[in-house]
Amino acid sequence: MNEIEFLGVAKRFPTRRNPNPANAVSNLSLAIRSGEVVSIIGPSGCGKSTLLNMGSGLYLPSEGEVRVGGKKVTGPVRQVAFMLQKDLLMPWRTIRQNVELGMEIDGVDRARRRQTADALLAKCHLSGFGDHYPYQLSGGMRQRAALARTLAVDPQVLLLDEPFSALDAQTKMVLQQDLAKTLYEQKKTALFITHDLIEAIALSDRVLVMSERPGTIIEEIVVDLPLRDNPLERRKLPAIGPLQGRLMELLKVGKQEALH
Ligand SMILES: Nc1ncnc2c1ncn2[C@@H]1O[C@H](COP(=O)(O)OP(=O)(O)OP(=O)(O)O)[C@@H](O)[C@H]1O
Repeated sequence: MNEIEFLGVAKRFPTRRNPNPANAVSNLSLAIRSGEVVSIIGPSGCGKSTLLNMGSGLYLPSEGEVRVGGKKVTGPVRQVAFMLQKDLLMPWRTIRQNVELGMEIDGVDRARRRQTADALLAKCHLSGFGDHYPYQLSGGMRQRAALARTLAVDPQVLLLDEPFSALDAQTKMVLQQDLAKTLYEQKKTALFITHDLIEAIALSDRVLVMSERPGTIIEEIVVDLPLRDNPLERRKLPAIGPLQGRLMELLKVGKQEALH
């Protein structure tokens, strides 16, 4: 079953001064099956975040439609959760209270909220930090807490917009490992934006390449490699090199046209 679908989607941002602007995203179709992890890479400004915003229902497409679980998206979708580069933790709430936020909004009772939050904090290697405030944690730990908060509402689809790009290389690899294991074990569907080509290959079943604005998908690379639940080991496979080379070619890395 397709968990999330974009059908002939276009997006533009009209203003009063410019009611007919050019498309930011154009003629984009994409279907992600249940349990699949798909990465999107593309030049800056090609519309990747716009695409995720349409997936969550925060933006509605100007043309075409988005479906989640087979249903047309007409506004924010409960089964879809977002995780961004900024952790967006509320500084006045403890880590546990941050993780509980979505469940609180959903009316989950206090005892169950606490149980779920503590189990997720343990899973994200944050046991013992539930009563700390965000400022008391490192950047990597805050991103772990943000991941726990994203998972707490048990979403069907995770939309991840460069969630690790602000972290140092080693912290990033450890967090990728935790995320990959969780996605695999819980059979979550995920759409992942990154500028890091190896990250895309290490974490995904497919990597989609977008063109420059107006963004559309120009290539699909199937990552036909084992170990999707273990990116630390997948990174070591010799087949990673040629896949990265292919993505570099498609993105024209090092070519004059790619320099803005
Ligand atoms: N709310 C908005 N109003 C007007 N224009 C917007 C809005 N959101 C995005 N855009 C425009 O749409 C285009 C695509 O932006 P978007 O942020 O989706 O690109 P991106 O591929 O995620 O970029 P980056 O890789 O730099 O994060 C840009 O030209 C941007 O200015």
